Amino acid sequence: MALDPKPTSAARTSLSHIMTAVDTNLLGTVHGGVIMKLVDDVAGAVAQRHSGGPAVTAAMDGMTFLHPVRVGDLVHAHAQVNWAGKSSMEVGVRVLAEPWDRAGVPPTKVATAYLVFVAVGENGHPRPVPPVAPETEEDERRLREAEIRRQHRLARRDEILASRAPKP
Ligand SMILES: CCCCCCCCCCCCCCCC(=O)SCCNC(=O)CCNC(=O)[C@H](O)C(C)(C)COP(=O)(O)OP(=O)(O)OC[C@H]1O[C@@H](n2cnc3c(N)ncnc32)[C@H](O)[C@@H]1OP(=O)(O)O
Repeated sequence: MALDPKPTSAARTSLSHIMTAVDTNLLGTVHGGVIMKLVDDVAGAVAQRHSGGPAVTAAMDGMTFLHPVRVGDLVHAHAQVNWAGKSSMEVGVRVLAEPWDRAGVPPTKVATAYLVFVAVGENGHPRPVPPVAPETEEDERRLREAEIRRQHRLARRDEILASRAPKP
């Protein structure tokens, strides 16, 4: 039986973290892996909320770092389901940074990412997810663009598998 669509806003959520010295790389800026963990956590929460149960990260692509993040930055990761298929979901994440101790400074967009999560049952196998019901023009645009990324992911995988097939 088909699941009822869920509005984008039902699962949309955010996570925030103040960056400290333990988050830095050898250059003194915040390690990309720290941002990626925040992104995976918030996207995982969104995928679980949308699908109503456990969901695992299947792929993380389009992770773009736009500006360095520094100690003392209050970093916010905002995420929503852009697209949902049979058992997989694309979650889009925007990462913004602002000084932790000063109000009124406009946040800077420091990173963006797209992740594919697959909802799994108790046996670890994929289980069905509800379709996503976009609510705004922005949601509609994200849905269209996620479908394009999905086609490219599948085409890339098929092309790579075909290139491995034994030549006649
Ligand atoms: C101090 C404050 C702390 C705060 C703290 C907060 C925490 C707040 C919550 C945390 C939340 C964390 C969340 C972390 C989540 C993990 O860290 S999970 C750990 C890392 N991931 C894994 O271990 C997954 C390992 N992989 C697998 O188990 C299997 O490959 C999968 C993903 C279940 C897929 O199984 P499969 O049998 O290959 O599935 P298959 O039928 O081929 O495909 C199923 C669907 O997935 C799609 N798919 C599969 N692979 C791919 C791929 N590579 N690319 C695109 N699509 C794919 C297929 O197209 C298909 O789509 P649908 O047409 O069904 O929509």
